Amino acid sequence: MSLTAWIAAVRGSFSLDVDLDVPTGTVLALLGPNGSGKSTVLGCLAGLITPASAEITVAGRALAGVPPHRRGIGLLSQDALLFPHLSAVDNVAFSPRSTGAGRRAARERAFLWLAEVDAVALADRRPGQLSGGQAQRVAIARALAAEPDLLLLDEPFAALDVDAAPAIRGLLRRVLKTGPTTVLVTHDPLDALALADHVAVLNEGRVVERGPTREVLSAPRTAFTARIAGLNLVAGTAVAEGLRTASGEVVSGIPAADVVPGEPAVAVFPPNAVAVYAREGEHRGSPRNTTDGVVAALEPHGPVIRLRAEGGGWAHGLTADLTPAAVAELALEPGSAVTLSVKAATVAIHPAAAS
Ligand SMILES: Nc1ncnc2c1ncn2[C@@H]1O[C@H](COP(=O)(O)OP(=O)(O)OP(=O)(O)O)[C@@H](O)[C@H]1O
Repeated sequence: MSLTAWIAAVRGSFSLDVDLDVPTGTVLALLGPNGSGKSTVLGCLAGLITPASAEITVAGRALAGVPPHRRGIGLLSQDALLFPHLSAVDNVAFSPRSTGAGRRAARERAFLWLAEVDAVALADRRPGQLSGGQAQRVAIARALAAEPDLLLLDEPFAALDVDAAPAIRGLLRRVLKTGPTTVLVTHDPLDALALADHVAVLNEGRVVERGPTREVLSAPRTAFTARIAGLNLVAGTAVAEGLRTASGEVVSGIPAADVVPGEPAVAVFPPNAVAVYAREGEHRGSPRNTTDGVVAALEPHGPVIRLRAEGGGWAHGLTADLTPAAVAELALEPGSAVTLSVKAATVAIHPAAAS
């Protein structure tokens, strides 16, 4: 049930050219910013968008010219899109019914899938009587009850509130372990980390980086992927203790096994590993990995405030996560002079992509 696809599509002035290879039973996350072409890829796979040219094979079957309902593809989007006039169990039973199962067998199968998503208690409710998270559970059961060869997930948590999303993410994680070959579209690297074996990063209709999820997100080889992954990335030349930036500062870290001194390298660390001090304030932490900068922006980022710095050295573009209390205590605002510090133990040094 593997997927191999090469898709070329044009939408207005936008052009897409991607190839994907998803081994049987694995999950590929398509990660990219708004407008990078993620939905276009899904639409072409599902048969809802006609590509300019494509070769798509699922489980050895070429899908060119096959109408959407004959593709053996299940689609789960942000909104559950349940039939409003049917109960939850009838919504789920609709899938086996439409592939020829009898009424009774279809209901039995529907109950099995509702049990799988912890939603048996909701069986008799209509979609209007379900919360967003409950509706999404039923929609997952409906998508899986069709026993698709390929499952497409289009930002499945985007419409859920922050309390409901983790439970649905956990549920999908569980069912996808033994589930069908899946392509997950998301702009959130956490979704990819939680669910996907592999990730392909899309930018402007092209795959700019791909590989095993953790490898790509923890060791992004391009600044673009680092930004998508929400990680800090400082480029330089590998030295024994880390790397040396173009302006001569040394960033200490833990080098990966394949780092070669003298070769291009990147230092990667998450925003929550960066400590921020008012410039004249007292320094704590490792004195080696500190750099002076200026606050460029402070933006809410979930429960924390993400600070973006600018400056001459490697402070430029760094992000740091702070609690609102810390921002208040340090009286930070755009333009504040700060010292940023990151412990060497939290900095991973990787070879840089050849470019
Ligand atoms: N019907 C259309 N006609 C013309 N251009 C379109 C059409 N639909 C999408 N596009 C363009 O195609 C490009 C890719 O869009 P697509 O929806 O695939 O991106 P995406 O990565 O899924 O974005 P998002 O994360 O915002 O959903 C965008 O530049 C968009 O403006």
